[in-house]
Amino acid sequence: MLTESDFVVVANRLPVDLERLPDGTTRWKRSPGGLVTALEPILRANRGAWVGWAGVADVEMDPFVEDDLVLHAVPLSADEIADYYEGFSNAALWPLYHDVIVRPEYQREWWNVYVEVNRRFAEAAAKAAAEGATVWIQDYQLQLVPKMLRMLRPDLTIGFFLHIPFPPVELFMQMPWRTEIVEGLLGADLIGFHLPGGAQNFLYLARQLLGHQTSRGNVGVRSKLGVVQVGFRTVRVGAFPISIASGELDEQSRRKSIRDRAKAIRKELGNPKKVVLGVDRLDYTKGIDVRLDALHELIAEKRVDPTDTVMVQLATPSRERVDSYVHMRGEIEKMVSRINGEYAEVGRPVVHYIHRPVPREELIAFFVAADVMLVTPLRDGMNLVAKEYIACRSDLGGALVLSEFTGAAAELRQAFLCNPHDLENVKDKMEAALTQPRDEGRRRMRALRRQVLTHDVDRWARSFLDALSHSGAAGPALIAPEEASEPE
Ligand SMILES: O=P(O)(O)OC[C@H]1O[C@H](O[C@H]2O[C@H](CO)[C@@H](O)[C@H](O)[C@H]2O)[C@H](O)[C@@H](O)[C@@H]1O
Ligand SMILES: Cc1cn([C@@H]2O[C@H](COP(=O)(O)OP(=O)(O)O)[C@@H](O)[C@H]2O)c(=O)[nH]c1=O
Repeated sequence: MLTESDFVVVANRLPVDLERLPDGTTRWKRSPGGLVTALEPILRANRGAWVGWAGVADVEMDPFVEDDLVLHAVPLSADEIADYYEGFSNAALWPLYHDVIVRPEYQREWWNVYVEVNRRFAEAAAKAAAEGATVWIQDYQLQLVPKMLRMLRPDLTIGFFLHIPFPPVELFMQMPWRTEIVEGLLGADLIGFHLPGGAQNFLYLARQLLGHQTSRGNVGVRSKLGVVQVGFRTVRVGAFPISIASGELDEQSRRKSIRDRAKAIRKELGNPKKVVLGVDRLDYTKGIDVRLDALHELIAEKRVDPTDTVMVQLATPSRERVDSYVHMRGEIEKMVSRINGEYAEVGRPVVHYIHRPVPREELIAFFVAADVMLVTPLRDGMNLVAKEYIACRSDLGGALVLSEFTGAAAELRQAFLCNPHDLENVKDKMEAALTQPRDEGRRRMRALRRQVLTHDVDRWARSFLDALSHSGAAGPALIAPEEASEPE
């Protein structure tokens, strides 16, 4: 019998997904996405418990230990996956919070199921947590859990972190259940965002939509927390940009086995002069279409030579039953075919496209092998891939083309920053990255590595959890709703 834990992470997904194999057996495999990449090392270090969904329908099991982590699986039926995960989380909240790149759908039935499933997660967390424990709730799928959990267990210290952007106020106001969502989040003692802008948008809503008193002044990065007064409770709001286990990745990428594999990858690609890489979940926010368009035009304009430049796009399948993802996959596969149809030779494609998850070690070898890394999202909460690429370049080689619309761009200023809505700008930055002088590249990469190696995932977790542990202390002066100014 597993005991209750003093530290509990609650996330939509467990760090592992249950896979049902054709012969009827099952096995656990790593879940997709950056949230798991970031949280797994912290939970291991803290010997905590993780509450989440096992990635497939109807998994009911007692808490169990997998690879040293205590896991509590929250069962979801097939209908709940359709309404709560694919529907409300990924066809309403995800597009709304990512600048409405596709139109969000606000279905009442999806909302009802979102509420029910959030309640189930809150109940599971209440069971997993020991008296006085710290519970850290993650992300947009679980925004109602903080309030629900507080009602069940007032003894707990509750943190919430949003891994995706918190939208501008005028977009958030579209949400039919906007009040319930802000109230849900305010159940936490500390609410974390990647960037100060998200925290400020939230403070404005707490003031204007719910009429709470809030603090005055700008929120800082890991500093100058904002405050919302909810009755007798003080809720803190801050910016804590997430990161990666950069030291570990740096060490792994220096291994001979990885270096050898990187060389072998280049050889398998025909030893081109330049290898250009994209690594993403297949998501319309990631701007995979943007980089393919840019490459296509650069080749057509003879600014890139398809006989000596090869692009590899690794694209993990994601949310494959959501319409907008089905549509986008078709579009991207057409673009890849078009480029290859026009410019490939037999046995020498210009774009290599892999639509399946790539294991970690292989991914690291790709990072080491790539001359130019393309990270071109239209909007992205952080983007850990950009940081992973940098951590793997102890040789100071390589160049990063990075969208200004990622959270990572706020920290990685020496990348080739681009505006993914401006194709000419993306093309110019890709060309500049492909042709940068060696010394300039080394200088940029050295500065980028300084940032990534000194701001790792431990620092992220420590800064959030330290702030959470001080959540009882007196905060800055408050501002009444009627005194509120426009959001920044
Ligand atoms: O669980 P899925 O639906 O398969 O999606 C995977 C994860 O995608 C999102 O990741 C975000 O978190 C990263 C770490 O903070 C961040 O770098 C990235 O910008 C975000 O998109 C999502 O937020 C997670 O909940 C999902 O598990
Ligand atoms: C394609 C691919 C990726 N990974 C790993 O997944 C995460 C992705 O995190 P990021 O913050 O960039 O974005 P989302 O969370 O997906 O929105 C990163 O750690 C990648 O290394 C992977 O392990 N295997 C893959 O095939």
